[in-house]
Amino acid sequence: MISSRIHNLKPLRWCTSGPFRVVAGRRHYASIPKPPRAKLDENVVNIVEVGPRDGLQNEKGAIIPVDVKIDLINRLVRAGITNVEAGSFVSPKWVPQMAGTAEVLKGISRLPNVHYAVLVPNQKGLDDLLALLDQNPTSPPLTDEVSVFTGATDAFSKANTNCTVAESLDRLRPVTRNALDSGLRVRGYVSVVIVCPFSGRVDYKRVREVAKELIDMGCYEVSLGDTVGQGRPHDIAEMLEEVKKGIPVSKLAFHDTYGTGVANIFSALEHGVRTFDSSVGGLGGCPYSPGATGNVATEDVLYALQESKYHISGSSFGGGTIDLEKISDIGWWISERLGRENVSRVSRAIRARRNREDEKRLRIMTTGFLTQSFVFDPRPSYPLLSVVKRYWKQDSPYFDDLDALTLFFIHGAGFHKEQWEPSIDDLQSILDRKSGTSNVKIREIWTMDAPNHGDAGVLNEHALKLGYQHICTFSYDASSLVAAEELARIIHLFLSGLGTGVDHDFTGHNLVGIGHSMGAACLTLSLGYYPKINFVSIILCEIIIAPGKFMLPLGDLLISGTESKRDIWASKEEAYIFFKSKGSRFGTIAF
Ligand SMILES: CC(C)(COP(=O)([O-])OP(=O)([O-])OC[C@H]1O[C@@H](n2cnc3c(N)ncnc32)[C@H](O)[C@@H]1OP(=O)([O-])[O-])[C@@H](O)C(=O)NCCC(=O)NCCSC(=O)C[C@@](C)(O)CC(=O)[O-]
Repeated sequence: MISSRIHNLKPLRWCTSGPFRVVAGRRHYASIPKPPRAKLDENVVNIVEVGPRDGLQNEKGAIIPVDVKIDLINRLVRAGITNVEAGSFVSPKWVPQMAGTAEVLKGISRLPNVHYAVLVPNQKGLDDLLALLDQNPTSPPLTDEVSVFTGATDAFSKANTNCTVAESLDRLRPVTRNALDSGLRVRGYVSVVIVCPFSGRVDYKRVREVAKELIDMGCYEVSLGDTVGQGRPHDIAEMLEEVKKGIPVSKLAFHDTYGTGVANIFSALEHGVRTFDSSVGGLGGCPYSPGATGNVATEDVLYALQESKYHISGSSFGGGTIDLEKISDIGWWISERLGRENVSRVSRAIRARRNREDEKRLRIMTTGFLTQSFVFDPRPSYPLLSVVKRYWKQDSPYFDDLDALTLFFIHGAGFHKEQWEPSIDDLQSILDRKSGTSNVKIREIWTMDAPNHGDAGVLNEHALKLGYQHICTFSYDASSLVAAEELARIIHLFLSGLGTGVDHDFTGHNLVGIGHSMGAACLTLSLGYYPKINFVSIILCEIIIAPGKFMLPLGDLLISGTESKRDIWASKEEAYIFFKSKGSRFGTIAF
């Protein structure tokens, strides 16, 4: 049975080193932990994310800035990736996109237990890396792993590294030895294991021999690359049957030119392979194989293995695995950043699903409001901008109706103007249901962002950092009043028709102000400024809005506190006396 033979495959061992020490004048950079002695879970699958190296090296056009590469790697690691190819120490004349790998290594936010591998094609590449490590003795080290590479055919090897396979192996032997002596772990690559773009079908015996050479040199594992992406599951099976006669197969890399990348991975899983190279968004290609698309997309691999007997290993950032949704976001981000197509089928499906969900959310606005957002600029009366949004119905019979109401909503601390959309929707649905029996007529609705919330927070980001950090927040001390005055001022300026950006005159509107929490306090305070805003009514909401989990410990207490508060008085005068007796400025201003 295939499975019993597969499970007899011996897992490859790392080349380990002891703690940091100096050997023959050269430092050991990595204090590489020994692999756990516990029995390996045969269903754990490892992903090596090769997008930042194998993916980006093939990008045509402008050189990708170092900070984009750093950002890409940091994002990937924060999605749970624990093995990432960070770059190459190659000649920029040969692979221009890999220029700046030293800066990339220095710039990434290195996390423990993550391997940031770099490719070295020759001794010069390794020397450059070792010099960098010498100059930057960090903990954890800038990297603890290098990759060396060759091909299964002379034609490919000559095109890629200007030498035959045998010559390249001769070149890599001392490189690998030196890297191991310096405490780095070394991984090997064999390219074109199925089809060579120059010499056609590949002899799998040759793949076995070359892979064995790399293992004998000291590589802890060898990645077998279907570089051209023409392999099919049965090709992979045949190749593996041959290769594993000589070495334990541990790792495979697939390109996805014919769309068989994921199927090939399943074929390899059947043969006991548990580590796969993949690339976010399917980044990559093969310069020597016209039409070859990139690596198999990480998203596609993650999706295919979800809910299977296999478990993808990842860091705590991905919840112990690799977070597919985050990887998909990164795939879109980098594809859009590079102006390239995102070739991950799964990412496209995820985007389509999200679009459907968004549409559904929008359709919840069944009440059919048109909306428009405006940047409200109150300068010079007030230094920060706000963003306001208008909701109206195209066919509303109430535009010129003097009895109709204009609702003005202002949100609480930590929210934004869109907080109100479900409430607006519910309100309109109720009115629609009561059509003919309700005398409530809505002319239009406005919502507003506090200057440090929502869209306005983005617009004011710079100014906020220069000294407005503490505005429009909620606290229980006197500073909350000062903070609230800020929002009160901008509400007042907007509704008074001051400032620019919104060509709308609220004079003659029957304004109803609705404020939640901090917004309720600010709305109340806005009544204290001149000229007076003539609200026909204000509605102050103190309801708690929070996710259920958060509500558990405090929810009942807060709700019962709110419910027990007095909110009805026989007259305005009585209410005024009540608030004055409590020393409440919020309350007294309202009257
Ligand atoms: C290997 C060489 C250098 C031989 O190329 P060569 O021309 O025979 O080498 P050379 O020793 O005569 O050097 C030529 C020039 O390059 C410089 N040089 C030499 N080495 C370096 C270095 N490390 N870093 C920086 N500079 C270097 C060297 O100093 C010299 O500079 P010059 O005197 O002309 O100013 C060349 O062929 C080369 O760099 N090839 C790049 C191959 C490469 O990176 N390919 C992509 C990675 S492999 C891959 O993607 C496949 C894989 C791994 O993903 C698996 C799969 O999917 O198939």
